[in-house]
Amino acid sequence: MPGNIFGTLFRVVTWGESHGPAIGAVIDGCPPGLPISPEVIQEELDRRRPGKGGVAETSRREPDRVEILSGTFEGKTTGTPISLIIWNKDPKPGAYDHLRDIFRPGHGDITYLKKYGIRDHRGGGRSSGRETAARVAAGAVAKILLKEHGIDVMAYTVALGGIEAKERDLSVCKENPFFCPDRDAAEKMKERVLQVKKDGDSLGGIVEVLCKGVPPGLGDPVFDKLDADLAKAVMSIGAVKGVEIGAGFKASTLLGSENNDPITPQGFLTNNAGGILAGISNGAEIILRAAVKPIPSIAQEQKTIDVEGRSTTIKIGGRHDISAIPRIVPVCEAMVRLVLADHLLRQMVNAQAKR
Ligand SMILES: Cc1cc2nc3c(=O)[nH]c(=O)nc-3n(C[C@H](O)[C@H](O)[C@H](O)COP(=O)(O)O)c2cc1C
Ligand SMILES: C=C(O[C@@H]1CC(C(=O)O)=C[C@@H](OP(=O)(O)O)[C@H]1O)C(=O)O
Repeated sequence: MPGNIFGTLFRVVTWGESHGPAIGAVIDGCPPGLPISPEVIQEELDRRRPGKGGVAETSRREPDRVEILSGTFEGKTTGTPISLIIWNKDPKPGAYDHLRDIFRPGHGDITYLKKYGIRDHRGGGRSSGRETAARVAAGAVAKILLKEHGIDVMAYTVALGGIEAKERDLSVCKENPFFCPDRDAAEKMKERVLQVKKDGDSLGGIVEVLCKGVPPGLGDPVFDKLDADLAKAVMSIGAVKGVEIGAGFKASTLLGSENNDPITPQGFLTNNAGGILAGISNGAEIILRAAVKPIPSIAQEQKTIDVEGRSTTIKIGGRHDISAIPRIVPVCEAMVRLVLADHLLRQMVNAQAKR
């Protein structure tokens, strides 16, 4: 059945449920000879893993230690499928017993059951944000490939709970709990999260992804347009409800004379296109933003129904994030890297065929 394989040449499958024994990813199509170790993958996973005590974050404590089961030899990729496993260490499925027959508003409970007729209700099962750990592990492998080609991808928080970052000082991201490039905004974000936490509610926000060193020529003019593939990849992350590239929605309000990026022998004078023109990278920085919805599992009373369709109410306790931000930041990076790795390999095949 379609829907589970991501990519065409750099292909990824993730597997596992939030409260099952483990989760993981299989990557097929990674070129041989790339330097790889559990430590480089771990670095990425540590940025996403839950239970580090962040203000907006779930108290579920997962070490998220990755093991490489295949596809490498003496510290290098072999060109064969790379299998990565992360054991679930702190699932506590009992916390979901009372939710077995009730649908949480905003989560995937109701649609999953309608589709499959069977549902692992524990922790959201396959629809859990936990699945994104496997994406981050796979994205770390793509990062190694992209690094060899001088491509660098970085994501950061530009809004949380309606508070917007005015600055883009990327050097301050690591100093604050939200990975935000604006110190003052980060302070306000913290206050907002603490207030909303007290109210038993949750928050959404916006993540920006900046890609440097992407050569011109990645993507296709129709269908597998680079912007289309990036949008799909980022939108495939749970809780992402919108993606814009470059000027994005604002482009609809601009005049053509304002929106066009003038071309000079030295390059483009502006970057409203966000690094992609007619589906193909133009050599400028690729800039993408993802709108993240508030976490659905909240402590306030909400109307819902049970599996028999009877009206009831629900108040959700347990260990939930107040916002998917900031843990979703490395996930956005990973998904963008997977798309760029795939299109880079496609362009390399294309270049060979042209000779
Ligand atoms: C990193 C991350 C952490 C999340 N944490 C939670 C959580 O603690 N509780 C919750 O109910 N949803 C959480 N979510 C959101 C759900 O996974 C998401 O609402 C669900 O997948 C449905 O999203 P959709 O409507 O965008 O497809 C998280 C999502 C991500 C990406
Ligand atoms: C486990 C992770 O996040 C989980 C994502 C999640 C959800 O519904 O998406 C709900 C919570 O699960 P639980 O109730 O089992 O603690 C989060 O902790 C993770 O990101 O690794």
